[in-house]
Amino acid sequence: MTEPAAKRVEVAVGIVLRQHQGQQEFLLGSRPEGKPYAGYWEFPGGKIEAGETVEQALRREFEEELGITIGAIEVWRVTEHDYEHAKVRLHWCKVRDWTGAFEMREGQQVAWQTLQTTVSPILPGAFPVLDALAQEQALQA
Ligand SMILES: Nc1nc2c([nH]c(=O)n2[C@@H]2O[C@H](COP(=O)(O)OP(=O)(O)OP(=O)(O)O)[C@@H](O)[C@H]2O)c(=O)[nH]1
Repeated sequence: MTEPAAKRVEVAVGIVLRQHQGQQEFLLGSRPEGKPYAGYWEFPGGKIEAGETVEQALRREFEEELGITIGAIEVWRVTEHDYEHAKVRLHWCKVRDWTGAFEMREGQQVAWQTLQTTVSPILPGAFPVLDALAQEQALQA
């Protein structure tokens, strides 16, 4: 007998971008204790709840996790990753505008990073988008 295929979990993820000292930086956060892959670094975001759009989910997650209100976003690309605990579909959104000051409401650490990341380990589901950001930056150079 075959197991029914696990339903893919839809996730909204934000690539928060800023220009700093002439370089583009993005924000990574550490996964809080009690979650699978606790301590791994990830882009902020979370699961899309029933009835939410990607943008609504991202806005809610950013308020819950980081205490900031995001402005317009650009839904950039979609990737999938299979973990032992879940199969996820990640909706990657670029976030360039927000209001409010960052508050780490889940006790997580955050760090602004360039493509030469200095934090580790990073959640494997984020690797394809780091590659995509690198490709984009190479094209712009
Ligand atoms: N936020 C985030 N999630 C990611 C990334 N890459 C990646 O594979 N994921 C996966 O997407 C899923 C996000 O779920 P989550 O557990 O962070 O979401 P949540 O905050 O809504 O959790 P909860 O409400 O269940 O506590 C996890 O399975 C996580 O492993 C990433 O860069 N950022």
